[in-house]
Formats: sequence, structure tokens, C-alpha cells
Amino acid sequence: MAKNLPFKMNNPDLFRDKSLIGGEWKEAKSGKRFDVYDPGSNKVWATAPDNTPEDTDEAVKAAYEAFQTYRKTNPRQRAQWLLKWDQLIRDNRDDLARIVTYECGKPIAESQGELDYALGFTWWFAGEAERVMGTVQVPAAPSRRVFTVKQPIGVAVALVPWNFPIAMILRKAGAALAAGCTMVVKPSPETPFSVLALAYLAEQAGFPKGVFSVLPTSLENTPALSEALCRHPLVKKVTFTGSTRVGKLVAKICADGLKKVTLELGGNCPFLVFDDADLDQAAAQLMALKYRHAGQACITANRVYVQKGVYDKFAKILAEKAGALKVGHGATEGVTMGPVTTPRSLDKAEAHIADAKKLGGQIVLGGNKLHGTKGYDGYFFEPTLITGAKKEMMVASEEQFSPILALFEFDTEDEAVQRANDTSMGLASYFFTKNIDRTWRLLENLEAGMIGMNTGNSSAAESPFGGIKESGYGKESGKDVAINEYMVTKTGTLTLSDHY
Ligand SMILES: O=CCCC(=O)O
Repeated sequence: MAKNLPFKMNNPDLFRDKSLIGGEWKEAKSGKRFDVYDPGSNKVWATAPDNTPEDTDEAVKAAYEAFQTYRKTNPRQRAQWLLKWDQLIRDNRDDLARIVTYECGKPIAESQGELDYALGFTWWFAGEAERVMGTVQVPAAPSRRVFTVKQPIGVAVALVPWNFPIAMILRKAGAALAAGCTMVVKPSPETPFSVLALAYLAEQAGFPKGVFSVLPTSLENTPALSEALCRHPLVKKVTFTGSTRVGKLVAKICADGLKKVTLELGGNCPFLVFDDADLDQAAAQLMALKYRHAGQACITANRVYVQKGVYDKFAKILAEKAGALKVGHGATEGVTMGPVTTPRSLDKAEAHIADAKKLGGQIVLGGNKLHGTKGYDGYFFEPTLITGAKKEMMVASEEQFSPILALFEFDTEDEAVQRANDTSMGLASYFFTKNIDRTWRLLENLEAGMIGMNTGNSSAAESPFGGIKESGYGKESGKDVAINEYMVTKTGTLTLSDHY
């Protein structure tokens, strides 16, 4: 199956290019397939079945049928399947990383890093499966006893993005499968194969047929197929990671069927650097956060506010570090920044640069599309640094999702907080300071679901992940909160007839 791939695999069976529905590998009912491009070369490297709404009913019904027995499996059994899945993913880490690189462009070392991060979820949720607990209570009515039990909610649908195709799936599926739910996944059209490979390994791990199904679809059919899944009466839970615009549509559609929803949406995250910060630490963290996957993470630093006294020095450190990035195909040895994943991101990046220039920003590094120039066929954009950024610029109000780093200057802490919070979104905020009082004030005053304090990386299986404001609702990962997203709580009340 994998013989015409542009890269070698240690385990060729891992490459799957059919849908997995109720334990069967299938073509779409229409028989149509769509092209998947390598963003590093702008070439089609494989095709996948182009499912449409007519394919959804079979997948959901199979998941519903599987749910009837899976919901009753012992939590220890579910933990054992999750641990077996975890081990198989670990054993196939390097092959999976290669697929991720050809799907979304990130350098191999970053794809491997994504696998290591993602394996935290299978491991963590294996533990969570056995620790779901209810409560027992003596209420005000003396002859009664009240208790709660938690049960899996039913068939869950996951609508997942292309920027972290392995991690986003394992974060959602780990929680759902630990809870006793079955899941139908609609991967992004850019990244079907990493999810199908995970599905193959889930089968090998022993999960029963229909517990984990995958329906790839093209960009053209994504809205209709997603809507059909969200509207299906047997679907009880929808989890979505993506833009705030689409998240609002998902919430509206799911409201019709009163489905439980988790939304991980846009970020527009601020990153504050105070005069007393360790600038080398702040710069190292910012480089990893901003240029990781060419700026395409929901929690990336979108607006970097630097206090007046260190602004020029910090800009100089960043220009040196960003200037040293090696841009190229993610599979090429030594490359530290790959392409953006879709050509649409290049258009947006160019619009942001033109707007920043018009409003007086200085492009101190990069600023140009490389795609179609100097032998770059893929969707490459130069690592870019803009100084003199202003709040009127597009880079302040829109998520860049490209390797553009915009530096804004601020004077006081109050001003920094006001500007950081001046957005409809609230996913993550970051700050760098050595002042402990300020640290506590900022933790309380910044409007975001996750606060990075002298760090640009706070994502981990053990930590609740999720935003506030228009960055969505619900939590993924972390103790209790994430698995609860896939459960319902039932209250039992017992009256004792011979109350003492
Ligand atoms: O892009 C969103 C997810 C990034 C993360 O999990 O750290």
C-alpha cells in the first residue's frame, strides 16, 4: 500500500488510505478520492477517500452499536487497551513523524516532538480511566442518601485541525475512549493519513470494531460532512479544535440537538516581556513558541509586548536568533523551520506585511514569500520580525498563523495588561518578569484560560488545556476535567425505610 510514497517507512502497513468505518477499511460511497499535497514541495503525494454526508450514517450507527458493549467494559480493560495503543504508537514514532512532516510541513524533529507530547495523552488517560468516581452524601432530609455516578455520554465526534494532527486526536480520543465513549473522527483534509495510521494501531491494540472510526474528506466536502455528523441524532458529544468563526457555527448546529460541546478555538495570544525579565530566557522561549511549525499553533505568541527599557535589546536578540533559522523541506536534515501548511496562509501573511508597512512598521527581518522563488516550490515564507508594531495593524487583531513576529512597545504594567486583554479571545497569555508580586497580579489580571509565567510552553497531558472568552469552552487534558467532558453525571436518591 505504501510503495509509492516519497519516503521510506519501517512499517509500511501503517500507511492507510481508506476510511475506517465500524472496523472495515472502505472507499467513500461515491468512489471519489481527493489529493493530499506535501506543503514542502507543492506536490500531490497521496490520495484519500472523499467522504460526503451520505457516508456519515453508517459510521455513526457502527459507533453507536459498538457503544452498547464498550460502555460496559471494565475501566481497567479500557486502560489496558489505551496502554497497548500507547506502546504501539511509541514503537512506530518515527514513521508517524514522517507522515506528519509530509502532511503539514513541520521539520522531522518537531514531528517527533509532537509524537512525544501526544503520547502523554494516551499514557495519562489510561490512568484516568480507572479513577472516575462518583460521590455519596447525607442530605438535609435525614432518611435519605444521595449519590452520583458518572457514565459515558455516548457517541462522540471529533473535528480536528491539521497543525497537530496526532496530538489533537490523542488528546480527544484518549479522554473519550477512557470514559467509555466511542468516537468518529473527521480529520482535516490536509492530514488524513496520520489519523488513519493511529486508527490502524488502535485496531492492533485490540479496541473493538466501531470504537474508533475515521472519515476523511476534502476541503470542499468538509462543511457538509461535519454538519451531518453534528446533526446526527445518535451523536451525543462534539469536540472541535479550529477557528473561532467555525467554532461558532459548530456551537449553533449542535445547539439544535442540545449536544455537549467542547471548543478549542483561536488564540491571538499576548506575550509580555518586562524590563526585569531574563531576556535570554524570554527570547529562547519565544523562538520555540513563535516559529514552531512556522507560527501555526493556536497558542503561539501573536502579539509580543516589550517594555520600553529593553525593547531595542530584545529586538536585536530576536533578529539574530530568527535570522539563524534554516528554512526548507521538513524532511531535510538540519532544517529548523518548514513551510506553512496551506497556500492560503501565504496570502494572509503577505496581507499582514503590506498592512504593517503601510502603517509605519519596520520589517527588520524577512517579510517575503519564498514560494515560487529561489528554488522553493513549497509554501515557504521567510522568518519575519516587525518592530514598531501598532494596535491598528492587522497583526494585532488577527491571528497570523505564519512566521511573523510583531513587537509592540509598552510603558507600564497597567498598559501592558490592558493591551494584552484587548481582544475577544482568551486562550493563553505569557509573561516574563522576576518580580513575584507582579507575577501574582498578572496571573489574576490576564484574561486567558492558560497563563505561561516565564515559560512559553505550558501544554501537557496533566494540565487542563482550554480558553475563555471567544477562545471556546471546556477543558482538554488535566485531572478529572477532561474525562468529564465525555461523561454524564446521574444522581441517585435512596430513602431508607427504617431510618435510625
Ligand atoms: O494548536 C493548538 C494546540 C497546541 C498545543 O496543544 O500545545
